[in-house]
Amino acid sequence: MSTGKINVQTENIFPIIKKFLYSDHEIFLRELVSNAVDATSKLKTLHKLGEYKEDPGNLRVNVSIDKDKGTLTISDNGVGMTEDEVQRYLNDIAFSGAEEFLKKYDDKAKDSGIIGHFGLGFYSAFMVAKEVDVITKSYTGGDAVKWSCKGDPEYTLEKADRSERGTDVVLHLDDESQEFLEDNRISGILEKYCKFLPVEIKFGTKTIKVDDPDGKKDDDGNIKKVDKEVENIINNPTPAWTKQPADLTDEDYHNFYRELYPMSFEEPLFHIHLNVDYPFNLTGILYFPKLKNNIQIQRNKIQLYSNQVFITDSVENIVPEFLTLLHGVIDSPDIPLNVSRSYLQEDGNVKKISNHITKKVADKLSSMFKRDRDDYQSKWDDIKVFIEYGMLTDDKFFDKMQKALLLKNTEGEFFTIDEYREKIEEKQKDKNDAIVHLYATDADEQDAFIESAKNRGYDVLVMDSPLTSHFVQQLESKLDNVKFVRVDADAIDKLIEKEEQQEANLTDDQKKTLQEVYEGVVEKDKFTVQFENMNEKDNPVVITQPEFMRRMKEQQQVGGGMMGMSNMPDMFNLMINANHPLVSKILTEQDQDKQKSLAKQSVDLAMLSQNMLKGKDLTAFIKRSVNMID
Ligand SMILES: Nc1ncnc2c1ncn2[C@@H]1O[C@H](COP(=O)(O)OP(=O)(O)OP(=O)(O)O)[C@@H](O)[C@H]1O
Repeated sequence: MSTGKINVQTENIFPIIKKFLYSDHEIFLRELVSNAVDATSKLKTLHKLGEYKEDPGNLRVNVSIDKDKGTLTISDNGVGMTEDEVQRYLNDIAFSGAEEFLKKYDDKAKDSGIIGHFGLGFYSAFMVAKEVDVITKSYTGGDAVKWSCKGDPEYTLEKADRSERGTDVVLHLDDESQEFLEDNRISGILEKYCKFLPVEIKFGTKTIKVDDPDGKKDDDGNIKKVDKEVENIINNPTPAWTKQPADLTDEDYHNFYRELYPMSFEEPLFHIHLNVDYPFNLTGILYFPKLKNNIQIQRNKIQLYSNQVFITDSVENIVPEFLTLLHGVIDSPDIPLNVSRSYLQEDGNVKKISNHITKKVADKLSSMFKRDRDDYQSKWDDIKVFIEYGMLTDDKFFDKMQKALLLKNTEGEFFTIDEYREKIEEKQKDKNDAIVHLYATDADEQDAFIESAKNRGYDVLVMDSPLTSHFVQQLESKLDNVKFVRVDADAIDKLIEKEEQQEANLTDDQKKTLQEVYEGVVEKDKFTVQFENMNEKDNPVVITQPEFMRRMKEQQQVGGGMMGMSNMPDMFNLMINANHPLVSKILTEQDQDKQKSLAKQSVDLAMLSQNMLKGKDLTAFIKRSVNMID
């Protein structure tokens, strides 16, 4: 037996390791299982290259618990290590790796910003073990050796009894880490980090139901099912994203979605298979969920893997924010894992990867649009929020998606931007040559306005996503001569301003009289009374909210827009239809009470059509209406 002292510069590195990443102790298992998987992968490669001539057998990793001894063991039948290699890898390289890592991050030890906390490697075992034994035998032959270390810089190295190639890493768990002797705890960690590792990981056994081997039948004549104890393989070594798209059916993709998110009931709409090996390595499958109008849904987060090892499910700094609405996996060994999150976005590879994914997503959507427009349209309501979000926040995505962006009108017809322009150009051009796109955010609530727009021969779009106010602003700034105006933003004649605007045909005195009457029945600081020459078939009074004011307020509510606008009181225009017979009647009514009551009634009707009449006002309105009928 030989003993030695690990080449330590920071004498007390072990206590630091123990404290390090306290909340994330469980990652030691990921590190050790990954090392074991690497060792088996190396053997597979050596065998392929002809450097290891024997049959490698069934390569796998075994995780086992011995409660009596208080140990957790990670075993593999991979390459193993010679005595020299143990010296080199465990005492020098692994140690210096751990040391370097800690030096770099000690001051931010608790900074969970370091993604996945990769790089601590083998020495993370000391976060949970008071002693670690490594019993290993190299594939090259020679004696097996046992290395032991009690969590201080001293170690022992001796010959060991092991005839099979491979390595056992035995952790003697310390008092605070007894939880790792529980099957459920270990299953949970393996499930989280090792679910898709490329080599079979065995953890104990499980009971399954199989046909009775003696062929015994039950009362119905069916072969009886009996319990059978089988090995419990916790992972799927060949998850869908590692396969070629040509080898996968739609059902395979659906099944993989289930595998990723067993608790999710929704089916994804479609998927994108990512597969790049130059200039960076990236594989993965992204799924489009049904978003409807909700951007705050419980997100099935995108999972990030590095060579099939789970790293994290918060990928905000790796992909543009709008892409985090998608589900699925990204696997790339080229994403640096031991840098702090704030540096990630600056990393050249991360930038390239993020651009690539954005491009792929846009390409997929565009090709769906081109290939089967009907199908694309049928999915539109479920994906539009995603597309709007992307087009709002990412210029490249905007440019790529512009041709595949759809606008839907109140008739349920879909148009591209160009098609729609062509449709409305003639009738909806204003005096400044801007093409005015009229839209409704709620077709039911704004029905009266939609109707009067239609009566003018105008077309109205339905734009009901939570991002609408931001999005129309973006379209106005990106497209030439395009204006968006909500149908209830102004009197119908003013929505699209034409040259031949007429003044209301009321004298100034008449206007003054009516203004006083109306100001007497509404809150003066909330409503501005205006007179319009509308059609006599239009309503006598119409309430509108200026486009600019409403948009700013809405933008504030979803974030962005002008500061302080959401605190502004709501301001409305009270448009009096100068041509309506009821208005003339009010003007000439001599009985003041009656005049007031008629004015109030006409305002309430306008409020009602805007869904603004609530509570006591609504009750009063109903009573007044009943009295009028009587
Ligand atoms: N189960 C094992 N079988 C064979 N060699 C191993 C095993 N575990 C560790 N080693 C050797 O010890 C070295 C150091 O391991 P360590 O986990 O500290 O670092 P790493 O795996 O190289 O990198 P990382 O920090 O990303 O984990 C490995 O590179 C490998 O050569």
